[in-house]
Amino acid sequence: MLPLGSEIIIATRNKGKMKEFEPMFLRQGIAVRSLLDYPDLPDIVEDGHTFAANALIKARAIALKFGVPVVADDSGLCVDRLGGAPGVYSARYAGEPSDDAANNRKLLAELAKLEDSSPSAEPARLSPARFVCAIALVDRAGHPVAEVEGSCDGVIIDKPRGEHGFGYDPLFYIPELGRTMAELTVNEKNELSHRAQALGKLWEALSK
Ligand SMILES: O=c1nc[nH]c2c1ncn2[C@H]1C[C@H](O)[C@@H](COP(=O)(O)OP(=O)(O)OP(=O)(O)O)O1
Ligand SMILES: [Mg+2]
Repeated sequence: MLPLGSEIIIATRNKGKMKEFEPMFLRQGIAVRSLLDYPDLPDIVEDGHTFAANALIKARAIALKFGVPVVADDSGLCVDRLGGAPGVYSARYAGEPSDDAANNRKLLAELAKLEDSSPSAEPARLSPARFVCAIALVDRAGHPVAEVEGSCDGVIIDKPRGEHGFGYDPLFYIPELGRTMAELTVNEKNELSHRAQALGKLWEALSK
């Protein structure tokens, strides 16, 4: 049994993340709530310089508010050819409020700009990229219990494909599967995603 108790909050307002987290926590016998259950809470300022720092900021803020253990996920897309961008700015790449479709358009526009400026570069649709997910678990006092990170490699294609998932999933193609993240069901995504990798490491850390 994991040392989490029955009351745990995931410090996210992202419905896509929750759709993935819920079954993975339920499989461990843990029912979770999220910030979607508390619509009146003010936004948390995510001003860390790393995914790990932002995950801890979100987890701590909510633990201090509710006095229960909290898990937070800070994640994003890192594209080699863009120097790791959008990285920790993934959610607000095209400005605020966060807009998945606008972020995807901006990603393609930035890659197209690169292609124009160096015609010898490989086509943008083959840009190697990585999804990264940092997860922080803090106790009811906001102290870190575990901090883990997972990643998943793919390439960016030039047209969105698929209807599942969220965020950059329609542009994130996994050559080994011949599909984008958005062409995977939630269960399939949960077998290999950065989020699933990070959560696997969390279970491992907690079982020691
Ligand atoms: O599996 C993923 N599939 C596609 N896109 C993804 C994924 N994982 C993160 N992403 C993108 C979406 C968002 O642009 C940013 C996360 O930003 P991030 O601040 O961690 O989440 P968020 O603001 O949407 O919700 P919250 O902070 O309430 O958890 O990276
Ligand atoms: Mg956020």
